Amino acid sequence: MNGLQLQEAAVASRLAPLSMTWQAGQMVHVIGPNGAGKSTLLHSMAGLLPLSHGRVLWNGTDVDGYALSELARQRALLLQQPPSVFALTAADALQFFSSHTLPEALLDATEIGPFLARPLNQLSGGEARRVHVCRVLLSIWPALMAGEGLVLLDEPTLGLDFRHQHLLFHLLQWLAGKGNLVVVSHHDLSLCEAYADKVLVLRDGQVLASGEPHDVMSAKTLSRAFDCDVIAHEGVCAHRLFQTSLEKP
Ligand SMILES: Nc1ncnc2c1ncn2[C@@H]1O[C@H](COP(=O)(O)OP(=O)(O)OP(=O)(O)O)[C@@H](O)[C@H]1O
Repeated sequence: MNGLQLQEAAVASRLAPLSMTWQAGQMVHVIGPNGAGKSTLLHSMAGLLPLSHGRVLWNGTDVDGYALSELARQRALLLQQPPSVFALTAADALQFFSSHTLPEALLDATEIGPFLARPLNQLSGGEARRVHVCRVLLSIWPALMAGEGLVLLDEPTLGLDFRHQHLLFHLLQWLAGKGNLVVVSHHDLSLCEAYADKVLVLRDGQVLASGEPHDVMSAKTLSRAFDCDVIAHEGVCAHRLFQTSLEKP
């Protein structure tokens, strides 16, 4: 099977045994309150955090059975706290981590062109975040264009304004349409409704709900997940993109 399979995958005291299958070619959104286990799950799927129990399989093979160089070719991981890259310019930071040429689609979606020549540590939080998102996607770009990539992004929208959230998620949707599997954690329910193929809701290291957005995104489930009174109502200030240069998936 092409995709990711979790078989009773657990991380002691942080993530209860979790079984799930996600086919390649879709975008999965992982949501849940602080401390729910979203980062733990993404790190485990990346092979960065050892499981205490169970298995994570990527295209039928245990993630920890892959050569690191092979994983590096196929798997992109954005950490919630990206590595410090001192005073490198944004352009040099991209080259520091990848030898691939920056493609138009990535440049258009992140709009980092205007500050490529500036030191990364002098950019705003959202600008720097866009460079880091670009960096991790660039690192596996050939695999993404071949539809062989596994994209794991932990809160890529941190600090991003509406426009850049939409540009990013539109790009991720396009990449999923090419056959890649995209798993992304965040805290914005409207992004789930607009872009998710599947939604996983975690709470206290356990799965609260999982499946299609229209099944999972109920006020009842979300109220339980976040201990808040979630109310679905019309007339909220929804936001979407005017246009994008990316072709439709
Ligand atoms: N390095 C660590 N060692 C031990 N426990 C940890 C470690 N990192 C996180 N935890 C704990 O594991 C649980 C899950 O944390 P995790 O970072 O996966 O949550 P999260 O859903 O990503 O939260 P957030 O929305 O705040 O980013 C939390 O209880 C957290 O305190």
